[in-house]
Amino acid sequence: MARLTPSTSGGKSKPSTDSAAPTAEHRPRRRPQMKSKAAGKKKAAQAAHKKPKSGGFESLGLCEEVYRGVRHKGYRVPTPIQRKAMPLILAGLDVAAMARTGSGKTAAFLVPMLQRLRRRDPGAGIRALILSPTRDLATQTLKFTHQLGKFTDLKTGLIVGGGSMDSQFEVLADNPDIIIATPGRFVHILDMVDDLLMMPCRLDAAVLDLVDDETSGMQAQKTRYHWMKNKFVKLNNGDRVTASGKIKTETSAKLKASKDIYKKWQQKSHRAISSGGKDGNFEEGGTYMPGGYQRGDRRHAAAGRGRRSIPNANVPSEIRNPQQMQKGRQQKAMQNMRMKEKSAKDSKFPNKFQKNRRPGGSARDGKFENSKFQKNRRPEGKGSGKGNGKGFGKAKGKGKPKGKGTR
Ligand SMILES: Nc1ncnc2c1ncn2[C@@H]1O[C@H](COP(=O)(O)OP(=O)(O)OP(=O)(O)O)[C@@H](O)[C@H]1O
Repeated sequence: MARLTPSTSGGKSKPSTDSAAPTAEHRPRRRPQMKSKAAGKKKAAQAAHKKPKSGGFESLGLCEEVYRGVRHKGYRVPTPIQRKAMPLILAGLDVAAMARTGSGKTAAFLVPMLQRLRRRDPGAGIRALILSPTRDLATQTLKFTHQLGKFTDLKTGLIVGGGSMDSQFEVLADNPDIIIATPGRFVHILDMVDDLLMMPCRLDAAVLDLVDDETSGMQAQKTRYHWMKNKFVKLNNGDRVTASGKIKTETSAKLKASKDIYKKWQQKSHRAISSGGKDGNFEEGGTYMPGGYQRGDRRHAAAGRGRRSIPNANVPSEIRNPQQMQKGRQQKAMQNMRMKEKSAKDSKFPNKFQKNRRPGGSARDGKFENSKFQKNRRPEGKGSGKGNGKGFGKAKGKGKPKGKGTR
């Protein structure tokens, strides 16, 4: 007879027979609560000692304020260009980062820049300068800087065309840590105020954002003014998209442009290319090689290996392309079939190689006595009637059998 028993798990009742009903002894015992607490503690301890995921924001060693800003912005995992560029900028190297639009280049230079500046230092003057090709972009970068630097006390000033000059002088007089500017207005202000160049200044980072933007006049400004008439920072990098990193003051910070790489980038704009500064070298795939390539590396690069940014670069082509793989298989199968047909034909009509065959055939020496070919073989001597019976019995006189066995 079926009866309802209260379920131990969900509180729902379910029908069960008398015999199947769990008694007190057979009911599974719940784990003691102490044990689960201990397990929880153990898990927490494990999590605390867990190694930060390599390639994540955690592994960059960001300070609390900057890391909180990154989390607050909603970034959990760095984009590829960020993963490549951030450690290099943090290490103080000059970097040219090239990646398609919307790939996160802004944060790629902002996060390490904020990390390097960290705290407000009004006595140090401008420590970071970001030049953007357009007003809109400058405003957008300012917004990002405020969001990512929300938990830092760094001060950022905006100097763009169209704004009141007086208010922009005030911005500069306030000694902001970061200046975001459009090149035209910035140079104009520098021209007007000579002693601005005498301001205390320990520029740690300079960013040319979207420096390849021909329409915005970014290149023209740069060529004309050489960035503050060589007094401040001289940059010579007409072929860059975004340059970031530590720029040494005065003329020592020449970032050499690599025309070849730029051409490559133009052709394959989806690829990220980053570089080191004057001591470094470009390598497709964004790997910085301090001091340039080693001999082996160059060979490696020439062979087309080690390009980590190229998807599936190290995967055999047939695996990459299943259609190609299938086609290859079909071709192979066809070839095998043709070979089989040919060999079957040849066994009927001995070809020129039969000339060298031993009289009596290989079957004579018993080697292939039981082979499948032997099954259909005619008894010796009952061949075409033309030969002496020592050759291939199946020749049947069709064609002209050659070889010793048929003579
Ligand atoms: N790590 C990340 N995780 C999630 N979103 C991100 C990350 N990095 C950037 N983003 C978002 O991706 C969008 C595009 O980023 P961003 O504007 O920096 O790209 P960009 O490469 O600088 O583009 P452009 O070349 O047009 O200036 C933004 O909304 C940004 O907040």
